[in-house]
Amino acid sequence: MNRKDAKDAKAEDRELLALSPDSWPFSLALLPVPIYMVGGAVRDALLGRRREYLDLDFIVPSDAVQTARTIANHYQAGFVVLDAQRQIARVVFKDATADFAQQEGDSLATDLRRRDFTVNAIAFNPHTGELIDPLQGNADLQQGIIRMVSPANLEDDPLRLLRAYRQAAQLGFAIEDETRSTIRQLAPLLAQIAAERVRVELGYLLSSPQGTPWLNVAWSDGILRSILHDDVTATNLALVAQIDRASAKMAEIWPQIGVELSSGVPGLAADSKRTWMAIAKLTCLLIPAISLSEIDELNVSLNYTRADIHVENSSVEDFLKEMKYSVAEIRAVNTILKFLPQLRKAPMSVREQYFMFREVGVVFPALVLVAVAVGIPIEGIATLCDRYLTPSDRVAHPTPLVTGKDLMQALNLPSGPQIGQLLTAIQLARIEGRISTAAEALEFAKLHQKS
Ligand SMILES: Nc1ccn([C@@H]2O[C@H](COP(=O)(O)OP(=O)(O)OP(=O)(O)O)[C@@H](O)[C@H]2O)c(=O)n1
Repeated sequence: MNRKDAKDAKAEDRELLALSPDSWPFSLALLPVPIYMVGGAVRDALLGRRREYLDLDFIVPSDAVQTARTIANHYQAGFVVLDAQRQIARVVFKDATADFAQQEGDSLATDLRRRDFTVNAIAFNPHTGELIDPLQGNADLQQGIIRMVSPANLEDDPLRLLRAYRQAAQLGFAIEDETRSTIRQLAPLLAQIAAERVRVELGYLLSSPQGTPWLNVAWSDGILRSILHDDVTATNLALVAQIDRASAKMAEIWPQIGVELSSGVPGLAADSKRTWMAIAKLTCLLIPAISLSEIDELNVSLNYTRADIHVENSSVEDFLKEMKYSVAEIRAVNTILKFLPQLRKAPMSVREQYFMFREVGVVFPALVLVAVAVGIPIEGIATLCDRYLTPSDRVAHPTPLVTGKDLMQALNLPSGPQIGQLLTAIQLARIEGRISTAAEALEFAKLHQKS
């Protein structure tokens, strides 16, 4: 394939492109000899699996940073040194990245033997087209098996314990028996891993329905206990599974809510895994102190009407902060936990709905999703969903009849908290049908101010 054809290739063809140097956004002639492509791009290309993004990983025996710099300069592409000590640098193209790392140890084989799983330890020589596979990773790939390279490698970087479940979920693979029993034994080591790294892997498991069964396996293997301590129970896991069912149901009834649930939390757009759906699942994983004893058959009849959802927000918030979740994500989880009991207590007055929408804002789809997952019937939230989806609805999307400036002028008031209070009172009077024009609003404000 020549470069032009490659440029025209659709995203579906990306897996093939990874093993076709002609299609890379840089010339093979600029690469040193030897150089090897490794990791996920090789694995996925051999599987014929589509990657969301063309990200290539290379290893070279020496001068990795210099290699990256040369390519970046040549194409005027972005250049970042990711780790000066370990000699790792990234070249950033418009729709692809290429990482260049110094080979670990004194040979390619040594480097591959230091990796996590056999399926990730296959190298591709772009100059010769040869695959180097000393650990028979390709055989495991064809059988759909995640197999550790060695127990010592898992111990060296215990994040790999969690990566096994994430990759099994993503690839639709099984974890080989000996690997799984080693992971179970080493599970406590995960507690040593930096929270951000754990959060990323956990995020993958929370971001799609394929992750849910593996989250359960990780829980029963003691993996989640090392990350989330002892607080997560079988009920939490059952709730996460309920989210998958509830979101499919809701997307059918309200497609727009389905779209919003799959979209990223604002401010974190670059990370496609941090969706509202993932937030809803995270919340379900963390909902504490539900009256478990009252629930007989978790998977069959998850019905919380008899149980009080008693929410201890502070411990959840501490955990989220520890895991370095963003302010927006922490706020979202807190908001869901705050309003869940109110939704259960339905019907809500119009006034309560107004204050709820005002505080919940864009978190609304995740809130109602969790509500349905914990057993609140769809009919119980239908009015709220319809309001949310109707831009002209005054309760969910109030537009001001008058501005603060109007009030200050008409009532001769200074700026201050009183203006905000008057504006809220006007909105409430409007949604309750007591006023409907700007003149009535100002009249109402005058009377309200005196009372
Ligand atoms: N804790 C880790 C992280 C990464 N790797 C190795 O580094 C490669 C690249 O890692 P990364 O980009 O994080 O993941 P990928 O395997 O590429 O998978 P994906 O792109 O699907 O995340 C992996 O394939 C694996 O060989 C490892 O051995 N141990």
